[in-house]
Amino acid sequence: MGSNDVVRVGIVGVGIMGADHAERLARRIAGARLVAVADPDEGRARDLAARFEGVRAGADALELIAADDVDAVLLASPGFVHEDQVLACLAADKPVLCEKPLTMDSESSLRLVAADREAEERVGRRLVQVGFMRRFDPEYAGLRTLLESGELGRTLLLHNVHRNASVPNADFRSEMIVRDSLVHEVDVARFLFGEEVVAIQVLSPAPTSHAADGVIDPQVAIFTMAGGGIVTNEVFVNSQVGYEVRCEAVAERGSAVIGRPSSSTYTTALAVDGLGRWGGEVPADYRTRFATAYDLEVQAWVDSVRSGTPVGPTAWDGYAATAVSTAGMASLASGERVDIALADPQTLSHSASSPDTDTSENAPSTKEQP
Ligand SMILES: NC(=O)C1=CN([C@@H]2O[C@H](COP(=O)(O)OP(=O)(O)OC[C@H]3O[C@@H](n4cnc5c(N)ncnc54)[C@H](O)[C@@H]3O)[C@@H](O)[C@H]2O)C=CC1
Ligand SMILES: O=C1[C@@H](O)[C@H](O)[C@@H](O)[C@H](O)[C@H]1O
Repeated sequence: MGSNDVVRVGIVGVGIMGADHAERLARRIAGARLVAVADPDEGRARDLAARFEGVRAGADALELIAADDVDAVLLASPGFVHEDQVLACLAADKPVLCEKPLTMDSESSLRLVAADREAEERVGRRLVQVGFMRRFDPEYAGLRTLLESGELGRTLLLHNVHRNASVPNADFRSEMIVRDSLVHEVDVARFLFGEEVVAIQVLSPAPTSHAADGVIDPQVAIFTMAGGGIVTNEVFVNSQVGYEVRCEAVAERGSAVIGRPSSSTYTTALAVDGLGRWGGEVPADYRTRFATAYDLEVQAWVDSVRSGTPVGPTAWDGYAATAVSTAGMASLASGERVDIALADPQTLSHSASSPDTDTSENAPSTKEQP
């Protein structure tokens, strides 16, 4: 693919995120053309394709991935099918932007790290980018630049809040809060500290009455970073209010917060009860809050496909995050702190050694990220 060629993209999975990515690829991303969508719910795929010109729809993901007129694949299917679909992309030597989580557990994610490495040896570039879009969010990117500048001194703590108004259905069990929601905070912690998470403890406060029966919501997770820093995380997926994602970094000479309503959104309003109210709007969900981040993420991916220089979160980042989620699910069950031992990136075998020796890819591959 030359740097002037238009990237022909296929989307696999056209639920909430697949449809959102289709809109951006078809209307806002330069240098790309959406050519095909696939979903076992073929009617849904057809309805989406009909919104654009020249996009075909099918039910078979593997057929789309193998198609000659598809240069690159955006996977927005559920996490439990990511492993097979990413492997199919790698077998076809096609770049793939895989939505988070990379896979459902650390073993399968590690297999993808190895497969991407083999692909790199074959085609000269890694092919997998993982959809941790917060790295592309201007606020998170700005916070990282501030922390890296050293202006505030060494980073000591992060405090994260992650709330969804509600989750789609009763299938969203307690484990999903760790694997699908908290996984973003895992990536944020690695991104902002530039270190691995070495231990996790997940606490189970009394659940809200709005959670499905037996679901532990909210949850509070505590990460220990390789250098001893601590990250506290509240994840609450039935808050009833809206999408709230905040992060405060505490460093030796100051602190910085992102995700607060800015003063430009300050408004007053007369409410139905006749009383004045103040405040900005709380976004309904991630598609609003992170719209710019998704645009920048997908544009960077398309640019990287054209230039041949990969960017963004790697398969290793996906694996490292999944390893923390896997430990987090064990902690959720036991209430105990669980240590995390990442594989040795040199041999790709599990090692008991601490992953904090950052002389290699073992360190979070965040330094060169946007
Ligand atoms: N980066 C972010 O902020 C977000 C990422 N996600 C991730 O995006 C992915 C999709 O999530 P949603 O769109 O919310 O799910 P969804 O449930 O709305 O849509 C999933 C779609 O995949 C289809 N599907 C099921 N099996 C499939 C298969 N074998 N091959 C292809 N398609 C298949 C379903 O029919 C459905 O249309 C997940 O990995 C999720 O974690 C979801 C929400 C936000
Ligand atoms: O990735 C996401 C969803 O899968 C997850 O379910 C939500 O809790 C997150 O806020 C969203 O960003």
